[in-house]
This record gives sequence, structure tokens and C-alpha cells, in this order.
Amino acid sequence: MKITVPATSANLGCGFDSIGIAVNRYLTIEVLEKADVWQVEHTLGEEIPSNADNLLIETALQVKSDLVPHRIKMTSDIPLTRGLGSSSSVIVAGIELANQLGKLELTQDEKLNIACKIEGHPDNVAPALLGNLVVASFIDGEAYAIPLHFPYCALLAYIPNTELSTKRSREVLPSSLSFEDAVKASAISNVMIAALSKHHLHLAGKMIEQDLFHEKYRTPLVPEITTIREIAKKHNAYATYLSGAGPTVMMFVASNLRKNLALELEKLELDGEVVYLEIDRIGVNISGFED
Ligand SMILES: Nc1ncnc2c1ncn2[C@@H]1O[C@H](COP(=O)(O)OP(=O)(O)O)[C@@H](O)[C@H]1O
Ligand SMILES: N[C@@H](CCOP(=O)(O)O)C(=O)O
Repeated sequence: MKITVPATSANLGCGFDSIGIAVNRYLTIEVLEKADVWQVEHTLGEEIPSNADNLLIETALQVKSDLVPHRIKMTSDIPLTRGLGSSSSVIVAGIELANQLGKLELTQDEKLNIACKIEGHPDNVAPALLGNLVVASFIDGEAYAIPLHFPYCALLAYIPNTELSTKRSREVLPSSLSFEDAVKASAISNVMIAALSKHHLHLAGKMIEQDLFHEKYRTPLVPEITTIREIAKKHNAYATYLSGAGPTVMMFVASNLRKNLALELEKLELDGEVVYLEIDRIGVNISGFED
């Protein structure tokens, strides 16, 4: 059996902790034979455990504690700690692993609620589970998610070589906003999602870049976003935003303009890669299950 989960790009600027898209980088786990203890074979680096301490297994055992251990092959082209939802992909894979091995027949809502409880916010786990664009909430332990069609446009990401953990990037956020700012921030996000749902990418992009929730606090951690945004604007990109907690910077741009924008960004010779991405429309996928 194989379980494949896409990467995700959360927030879309003003949709902090609520809105995210699935993108075409993937974590795949292949469930091999039963074993005495859990084994996770991977080449993701020494910091990632290869035993039951791996987040995949920790998650699966939180869902069902008496699962029979297996040997698992894990592969991933989602860069870790870069703002592309690597932890959420593993959490969603772990829930699905427990669901399949434990024959739990969990509903999408149940999977979403478990994933949100573990991750703490819904904006990565919801699109990892459902694909496409998802608007979600996780309040007082209860999660809701509405999948929407993300309009056709190209994605371009600048992925720095440096890591920035979500935990660290959340530490710079304020503990409260004024009532006035909260009203503005929510109105901006409401218009953004309405514009996306009507495929008005220009207006959606304008709103994405007016975020009041998090980007201004995080910009000192990813200062290159300012230059990238200026160049993206010159190339008529719809929007530039900090993907998740960063440090990846995501751009939405018309397909015919993406190549020139990428070439221009490469000229900056930043310490990172400029990569083409597309929307994943499917979310988690299970294949080859044998009883
Ligand atoms: N394939 C994986 N297996 C086990 N743990 C993982 C894997 N991918 C990510 N993680 C865990 O998630 C952490 C990164 O999560 P986080 O800081 O939220 O960044 P990201 O934006 O990549 O989700 C890693 O340091 C690691 O602990
Ligand atoms: N809303 C969260 C999203 C974190 O996404 P990640 O991909 O960086 O884990 C935040 O902005 O903290």
C-alpha cells in the first residue's frame, strides 16, 4: 500500500491560519511487511527518526495505539521547515496509515479534526487532505473545511536553503490585534476568498498583499521577500506572499509570464532555488491496499 500526500502553502497572505492550497510536491509512504518494531526507512537526514519516534508513527499511534508495527519506506520531495507544510503532510499520512491498517473507516471530517488537533491549525492539513484551495477553521477543538477550486494560474516559489521552523516564526507574532485592525484584517481576507472563488486573480492578489495578520512581523526573518515582491510586481504577478510561516516566498503569476519572472529572480543569486509549482487538485491518495 502507498499513501501519497501533497505539500501545502498556507495563509495566502491575509488568510492566516485558515486558508491554504495543495501543491505538487509529495510525501509518499510505502507500507511493507509486518515487523517486530516500527521501522521508517528514509533519506531525509539524521534529525528525522527512523523508529516509532517518527512523526508519522507517533501520529498513527495517537489514532490507534495497538497498530501492528510495519517496515515503511518514506520518500519526499517536500523540503523540511521551509513553509511548504512538511509536518502536515506527515500528520495526514500518519492518520491515513492508522485508518488503513486499523480498518477504521474514518470520515474526512474525522481525519480533519484529528489532523487539526495534532497540527494546531487547519490551513496546511486541510488542503493536504482535500487538495486544491481550502478555507478552514479550527476553533475550540472543532474543525470545518470548505474546498474550493483554485483558479488556473502558475505558481512560482523561491525556496531558501535555510530553515525556519513554524514554531520560531510564530514566536514573532503579536499576542493581540486592536479591534479596528481585526475588522480590517478580516474584511481583507473575506474579499480575497470571494475574489478567488470568482476567479478574479487581480483583486485576490491585491488583498493577499494587504495582509495585516502576520507578514509584517515575519518580514525581518525573510527580508528578501521585499525585493522578490518588487520584481514580481514589475512582471505583473498577481501576488507574492510568505508561504506558511516562511521562509519560502510564493508567487501567483499568469503562465505565460512565469518564465521571465523566474529568470529575473535567478539573477538575484539568492541562497535558494526558484521552482515552478502547480496546484494539486486531489489531496491525499491511497493506492495498492491489500487486505
Ligand atoms: N517526513 C517527515 N518525517 C518525520 N518528521 C517530519 C517529516 N517532515 C517534517 N517533519 C517534522 O516536521 C518539522 C517541520 O515542521 P515545521 O517547522 O512546521 O515546517 P514545515 O513548514 O516544513 O511544516 C521537521 O523539523 C520534523 O520534525
Ligand atoms: N498558519 C501557519 C502556517 C504554517 O505553515 P508551515 O508550512 O510553515 O508549517 C503559520 O503561518 O504559522
